[in-house]
Amino acid sequence: MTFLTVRPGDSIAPSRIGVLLTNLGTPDDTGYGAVRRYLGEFLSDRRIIEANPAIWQPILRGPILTLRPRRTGRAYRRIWNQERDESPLRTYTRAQGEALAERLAPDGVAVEWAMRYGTPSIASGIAALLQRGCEKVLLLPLYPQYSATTTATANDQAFRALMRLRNQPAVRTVPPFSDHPLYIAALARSVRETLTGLPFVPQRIVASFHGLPRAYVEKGDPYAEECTRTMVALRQALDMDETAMPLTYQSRFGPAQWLEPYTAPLIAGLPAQGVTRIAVIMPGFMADCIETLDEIGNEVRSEFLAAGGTDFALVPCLNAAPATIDLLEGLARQELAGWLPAPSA
Ligand SMILES: C=CC1=C(C)c2cc3[nH]c(cc4nc(cc5[nH]c(cc1n2)c(C)c5CCC(=O)O)C(CCC(=O)O)=C4C)c(C)c3C=C
Ligand SMILES: [Fe+2]
Ligand SMILES: [Fe+2]
Repeated sequence: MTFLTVRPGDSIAPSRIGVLLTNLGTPDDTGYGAVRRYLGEFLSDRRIIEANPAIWQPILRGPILTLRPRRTGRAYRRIWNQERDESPLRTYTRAQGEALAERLAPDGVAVEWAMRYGTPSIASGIAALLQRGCEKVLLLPLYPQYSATTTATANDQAFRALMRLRNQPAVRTVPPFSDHPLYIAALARSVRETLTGLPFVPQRIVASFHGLPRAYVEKGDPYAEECTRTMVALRQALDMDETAMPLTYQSRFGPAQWLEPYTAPLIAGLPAQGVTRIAVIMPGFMADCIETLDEIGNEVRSEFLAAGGTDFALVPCLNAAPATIDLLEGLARQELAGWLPAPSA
């Protein structure tokens, strides 16, 4: 094994604590090549696609990576942050990292952010923390609901980078926060703020989470339970029931059965039941991205309006709102207990 030469405390900075925010990832541009590279890395992760690589890789390298990058590239172009020339997911993850860094700077805590697929890589985030003198590192995957396909693979990637260090920092990981009071408070606030600004009163607030193959849940992935936990707490915070705020799953990929009910058909079926005014919240996404802005904000919206819906609103993801940074700071401080001095009473 070749070891990286970077070591904790390698710089002039004294021993420090570091926090690494990790999110999913995104292509570097919307062109065919960049999207193909990104999807190739993403869909080669065996936490994402569990099928035998001898069977999966020819399918991936054949039809999928030939056809899908064009369609996905078009979707990225519709939502691209032109000002920064990057995807919204990267813009918001950076904003979350910078805002959290400001909150933790008085305690001498360094913050970096990174992506599981694409750039900036998790290895580069860890290297940056080590160069800043961090001897203790907290990994904070930006997924409120645990899944092996998200939280675990982000942490795996960090540990892969740590495997290459002779002198490793001490490491902690943040547990899922699907019903953490600060998370539920941030979601409830975003719903209330959105509703206040709307020219109509929605008859339903449909909650849409990224889906997962049903087989993964049957094999023990706790993701579906985590989503339910979020919804129970959020409905309670907003005094709504399951009819007023149903739980649905979006972003199905491939022919297998995924978690149900599926978001798109449920929403397209609402006008036939007399429900023509809706808002959609996507609580599992900490930042707006192609799945929220395009799949829900464009595709599902058009289907709803074509089916007879009249009013459709998106509740923005938590992004870098002050309540979101309160949540990230709260999570970090909670998990840094014993590393950071206890707050004086
Ligand atoms: C088998 C495939 C997939 C699994 C399992 C999966 C799980 C999963 N993903 C997210 C969050 C995001 N996924 C995003 C994009 C995306 N996801 C898949 C496939 C699976 N996801 C694909 C092919 C894509 C790319 C877009 C496309 O081609 O349709 C994103 C957006 C990234 C961005 O830059 O905007 C997020 C976020 C979760 C939370 C999850 C498991 C619960
Ligand atoms: Fe996904
Ligand atoms: Fe999608």
